Amino acid sequence: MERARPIDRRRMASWIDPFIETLARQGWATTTEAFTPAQIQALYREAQELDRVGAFRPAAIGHGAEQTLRRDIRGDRIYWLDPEHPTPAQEVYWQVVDQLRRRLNETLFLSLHDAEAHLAIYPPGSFYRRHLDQHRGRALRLITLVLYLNPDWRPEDGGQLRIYPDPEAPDEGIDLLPEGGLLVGFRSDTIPHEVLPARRARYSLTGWLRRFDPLALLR
Ligand SMILES: O=C(O)CCC(=O)C(=O)O
Ligand SMILES: [Fe+2]
Repeated sequence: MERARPIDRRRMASWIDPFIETLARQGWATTTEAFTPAQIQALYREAQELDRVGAFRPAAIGHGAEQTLRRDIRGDRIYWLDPEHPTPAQEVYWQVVDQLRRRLNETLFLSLHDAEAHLAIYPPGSFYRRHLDQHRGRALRLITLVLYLNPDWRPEDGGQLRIYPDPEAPDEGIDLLPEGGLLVGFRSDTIPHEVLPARRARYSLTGWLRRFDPLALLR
């Protein structure tokens, strides 16, 4: 019988280069190959459990002292992951994000330094109005990565991610269904996007690849 080979972590996953090529060409890309159904299910269960124990907080808009709660703009609740203390399911997530970060640096000559990520739950009726992910005057976030966790999402469940990738046609949106296992990547600085009202609790894990923050040296 053939023995199972150990996983070679250095081997580049086959989806990464096409994903990066598409991202570079059109500003956004999708793949369903980054995580297995079991890995998605583990993250989904973890989010449900963290929510059950009250770990999620209403998401604010803006940064630092300018943060405010605006349910008319953004209605999700979030839980920031601690990259220093990952659970096994989160460890897999960070490995994929880091592999992607390194490969983006190699192939596009970027200097992506680290990542931040939060789980998000959009309760029925909630949404996130059109916005850019880069905070004003603080251009650290370069690439947004949204990973969806719900099994069996249907078009009638709403909650589509609507991206506006064409600056020539700024109101022409492309809708992506937040089906478990889908990973969407887009430029944080140039791609406006919104989350349409969800009719079912909508689970996701959103990460941002960031440049080095020189202010971190002063802290
Ligand atoms: O969940 C999504 O589809 C996108 C969320 C988003 O735009 C954000 O958290 O900034
Ligand atoms: Fe966003």
